[in-house]
Amino acid sequence: MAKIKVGVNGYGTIGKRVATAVSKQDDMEVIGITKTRPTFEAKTAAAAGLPIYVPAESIPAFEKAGIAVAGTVDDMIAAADVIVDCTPGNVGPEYKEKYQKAGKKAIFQGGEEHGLTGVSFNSTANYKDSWGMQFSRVVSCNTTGLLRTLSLLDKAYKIQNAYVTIVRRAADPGDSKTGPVNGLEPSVSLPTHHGVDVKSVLPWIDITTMAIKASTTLMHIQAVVVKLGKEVSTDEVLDLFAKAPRVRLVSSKDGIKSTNQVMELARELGRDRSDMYEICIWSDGVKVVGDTLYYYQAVHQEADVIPENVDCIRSMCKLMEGPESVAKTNKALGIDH
Ligand SMILES: NC(=O)C1=CN([C@@H]2O[C@H](COP(=O)(O)OP(=O)(O)OC[C@H]3O[C@@H](n4cnc5c(N)ncnc54)[C@H](OP(=O)(O)O)[C@@H]3O)[C@@H](O)[C@H]2O)C=CC1
Ligand SMILES: O=C(OP(=O)(O)O)[C@H](O)COP(=O)(O)O
Repeated sequence: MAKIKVGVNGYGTIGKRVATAVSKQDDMEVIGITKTRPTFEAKTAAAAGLPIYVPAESIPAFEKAGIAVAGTVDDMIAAADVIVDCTPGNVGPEYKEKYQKAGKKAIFQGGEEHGLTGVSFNSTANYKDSWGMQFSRVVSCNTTGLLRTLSLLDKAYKIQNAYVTIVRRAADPGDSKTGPVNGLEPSVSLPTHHGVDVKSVLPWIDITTMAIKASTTLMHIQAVVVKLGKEVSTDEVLDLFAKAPRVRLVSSKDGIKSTNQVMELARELGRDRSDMYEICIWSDGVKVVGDTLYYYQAVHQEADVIPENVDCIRSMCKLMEGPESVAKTNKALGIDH
C-alpha cells in the first residue's frame, strides 16, 4: 500500500518532532515542512533532507540564506494527503480554509479551539472519533496527560469528579519569549482550559482545573485528586497505571524525586531529542483514602503529543484500529507500552 504523504506546517517545538516521528513509521512519509524564516531550524531541516516549503514572500530571504526551497506552502498542501498543522496557537483558522479548498485532511494542535474541528483526539480515550475525519485536533500536552490516566480510571472505577492543579513550565527550553524567569504566576482566567478540553474528548467527566506557571522549562506537573465510584486499594490503582498505554511509573526511592531527574532518565533512554513520550507517575506518590485517589504526574510538554499525532493520522486515514496503531507507533519510537 502507498505510504500516506504527510506535510508538516510549522516546524517549531512540536512540528520538528512530528516530522521525525512520522519519518520513523513505515506506512507514512514526510513530503515536506514549512518555515517562514530561514533560521537554524530551516538549516537543520535542509541538512536532514526535508523539502522546505515557504510562503511566496519569504522565498528571497531563503535564497539569500542559501537554503533551497522546494515550493510554496500552497504547493506542499497540494502534494500532501494529510497536513499536520503545528503553527502557533490561533493561526489554525487561517490555514483551515486553505486545507478545505484543497480538499486535504488536517490535524491541528491544542493551541486551537475544539470548535475549529468539532472533534478532538487522544489515542487512549477516543481513537475512533477521528476515524475517516477530514479535520481533527490533538489536544494540548496537559490535556493529553490527563486523558491518558483519567480515561482508564473512569473505565475501571467511574470517576465521580476530578480536581487538578497544574504547575506549568514557563517556556520551552529553546524559547526566550516568555516567563516568569523568577516567580510563580497563577492563571487568573479560571477554570483553566484543561478541564474543558478533557471534556472535548470525554464529555461526561466532571473535572475542573487550575494552573500556576513556574520558573522551569523542563516539564509540567499535575496534582490530581479524583473521587472514584467505588473504594479500591492503592495497589489496584498502581496496577492499572503500570499497564496503562504511554504511562511510566517512576519512584523517588529510585532517585527520581523531581522533573529534572525524569528528564535525566529521558536522556539515559537515548530517545530522539531526549524526549519522554510517556506520562510519568510517582508510584510512591499514589494514594487512595476511602474513595479518593491522589497522584502526581509529570508531562514532558514537548513530547507527549507526538505519538498521538501519528495515531491521529492513522485514524483519519482509516489505516488500522487504535490498539494496533498505538503499538506500531510505540515500537517505532522506542516506547515500551
Ligand atoms: N510547545 C509545547 O509545549 C506544546 C505546544 N502545543 C501546541 O502546538 C502548536 C505549536 O506550538 P509550538 O510548536 O510550541 O510552537 P513554536 O512557536 O515552537 O513553533 C511554531 C512554528 O510555526 C512557524 N510559524 C509561525 N507562524 C507561522 C505561519 N503563519 N505559518 C506557518 N508557520 C508559522 C514558526 O516558525 P517560523 O516563523 O520560523 O516559520 C515555528 O517554527 C500550538 O498550537 C501549541 O499550543 C501542544 C503541546 C505542547
Ligand atoms: O499545550 C501546552 O500546555 P497546556 O496543556 O497547558 O495548554 C504546551 O505546553 C503549550 O503551552 P504554551 O501555550 O504555554 O506554549
